[in-house]
Amino acid sequence: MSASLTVVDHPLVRHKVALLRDRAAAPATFRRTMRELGALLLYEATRPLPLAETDIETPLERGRFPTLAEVPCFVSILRAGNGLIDGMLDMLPDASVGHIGLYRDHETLEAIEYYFRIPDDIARRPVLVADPMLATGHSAAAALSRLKQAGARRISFVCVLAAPEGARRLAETHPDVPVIAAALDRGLNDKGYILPGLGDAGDRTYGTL
Ligand SMILES: O=P(O)(O)OC[C@H]1O[C@H](OP(=O)(O)OP(=O)(O)O)[C@H](O)[C@@H]1O
Ligand SMILES: O=c1cc[nH]c(=O)[nH]1
Ligand SMILES: [Mg+2]
Repeated sequence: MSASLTVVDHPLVRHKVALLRDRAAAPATFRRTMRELGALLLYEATRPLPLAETDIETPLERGRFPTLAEVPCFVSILRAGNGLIDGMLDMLPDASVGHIGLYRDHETLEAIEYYFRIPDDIARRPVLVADPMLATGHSAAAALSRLKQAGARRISFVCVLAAPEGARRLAETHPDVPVIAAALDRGLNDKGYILPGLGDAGDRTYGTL
């Protein structure tokens, strides 16, 4: 697998992923857990970000303390990416957010784009792309190509479940993009669903099953 794939091996993350997998989880539980995972995965995804010393006055004295040197830009792959972005925004509410609308053609499994709106200054910011599911990798690879065309340079990809097929595709097509996943699953079924997986993340988030 790609050297740039990080599978977050933390008991709390593993616990939350197991809750998402449960077919009995209602959309409200699913959304809340996805949001929590957005915050937990952001913790790992922001590890390489540079810090800058900032003047801060505590109640007792002045000092210089490290804060993030740049506020990142988040990019949601619609629809399901929004579930993770909510938790990422809980942690970094000043981040700007771009949206890329993509859905999978159910026959070819190719990604079809229907929306693209990103902040103008994307080239100057670290970019964190969020989509809970990395299955064949077509959607993620297409989103990353579009963002690079638009000038994005320092990009990471955050997902909940990665299939080996998707992780391989990203390592081949975008070897410069680190991938942070909460779990690496076994593979894909003949319809391109991740196994053991959690089902269709967009449908489970928004109750459109
Ligand atoms: O790696 P891939 O094989 O491309 O599959 C992953 C994509 O499939 C899901 O989106 P979907 O197409 O179901 O759209 P939705 O979020 O609107 O339901 C998921 O959220 C990813 O975007
Ligand atoms: O298992 C999968 C694969 C792609 N998209 C999903 O939402 N789930
Ligand atoms: Mg879907």
